[in-house]
Amino acid sequence: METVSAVLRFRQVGMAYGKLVLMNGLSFCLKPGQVVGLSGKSGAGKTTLLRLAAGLTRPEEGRINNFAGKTGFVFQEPRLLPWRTARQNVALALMAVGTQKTRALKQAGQMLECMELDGFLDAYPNRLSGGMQQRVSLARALALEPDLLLLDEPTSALDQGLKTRMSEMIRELAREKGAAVLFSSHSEQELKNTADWILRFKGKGLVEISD
Ligand SMILES: Nc1ncnc2c1ncn2[C@@H]1O[C@H](COP(=O)(O)OP(=O)(O)OP(=O)(O)O)[C@@H](O)[C@H]1O
Repeated sequence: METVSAVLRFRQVGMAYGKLVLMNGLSFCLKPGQVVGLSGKSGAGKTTLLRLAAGLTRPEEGRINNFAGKTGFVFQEPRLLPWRTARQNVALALMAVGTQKTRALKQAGQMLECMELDGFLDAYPNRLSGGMQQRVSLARALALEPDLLLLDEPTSALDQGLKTRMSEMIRELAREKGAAVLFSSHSEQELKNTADWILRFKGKGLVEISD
């Protein structure tokens, strides 16, 4: 029998779309509290890897084990419900996992305040900038305290100050709650500052693991 200390495990995973090979024989293991970055050109396969980890896409070859009790996914586009306020968007996610309404609304407010959205709790998404919507989407995922957090370019629309703050929050979640985090970014500085190690998409199916 195997002891499971991993949150996510890829074993010899292969994935291609027609002739476009994104990964080939990719194996890695993500443990609780680890933060791992995904780097590579646009179209290299970062989103595909996150979708595979979440079980939204099936691998063509190999095996993927997701041992997380709760997996959170922050998509590249915020995907907020337009007819709900920022606070309601976060609270609904909490209510979906059984939190009582008054408590969910309170927690949602606190989470949004952490994201420096104090003045916008009751704003609808169409009144929020792209960066603000991205932060609501992050707040929604973080509020659920996932064991595995999958983030697709979570800071792409944020200014430098907020990028640094988000990076700190991600590290905090990993350190204090033991969450494992997989995030993609086009910023080498952000990858180096935030990640314990990095999966680098080099093209033609090659994915290197580096510090
Ligand atoms: N369902 C699909 N069918 C066919 N091709 C796909 C599908 N999903 C993704 N692709 C292709 O796979 C490649 C990798 O896409 P992916 O979204 O994983 O890249 P990415 O590294 O996240 O890019 P970006 O940095 O621009 O977000 C792209 O060339 C894309 O066109």
